[in-house]
Amino acid sequence: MATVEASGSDGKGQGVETPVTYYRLEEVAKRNSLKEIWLVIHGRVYDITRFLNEHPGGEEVLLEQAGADASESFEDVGHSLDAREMLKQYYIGDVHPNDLKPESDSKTLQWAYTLPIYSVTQQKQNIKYLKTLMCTA
Ligand code: HEM
Repeated sequence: MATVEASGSDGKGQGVETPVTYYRLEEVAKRNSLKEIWLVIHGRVYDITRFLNEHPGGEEVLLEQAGADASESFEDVGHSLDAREMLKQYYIGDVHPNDLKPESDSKTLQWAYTLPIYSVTQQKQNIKYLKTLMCTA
């Protein structure tokens, strides 16, 4: 795990900068049990341990994705905006840049436009991420 002051500040003190914690996928993969369950959705890491019993779609589907990248299954279900908003309660950090895989399907692009805004830094990262997708789509 690595915590860094997220870049994006121009040094003029604008915006609220939040440190981002980066997790390697191998760390995420270890959190795959009822005791502790993490998921990756679109490059972000979520600790959904306390959400397991509350998930309207049941805990089984979450357990199937435990410790892994659940972006595709999350999108396949067509989760509502409310569900996307809920994600931020469980957000703990980002996937380490070295472990990021490019996502270029149209579902991801649709999703990217509905991203909740966590912070100014996150917003800048979203824009950067969108630009990457635009170039690889
Ligand atoms: C932390 C991540 C997740 C959150 C916050 C979340 C939240 C929700 C919410 C709020 C609903 C109710 C319907 C809606 O508002 O869209 C729902 C339904 C559902 N979710 Fe998730 N979900 C998550 C991850 C997943 C994953 C990874 C799967 C994998 C397959 C999944 C499968 C389902 C299914 C099957 C339903 C029921 C859909 C239906 O009955 O129409 N969810 N989820």
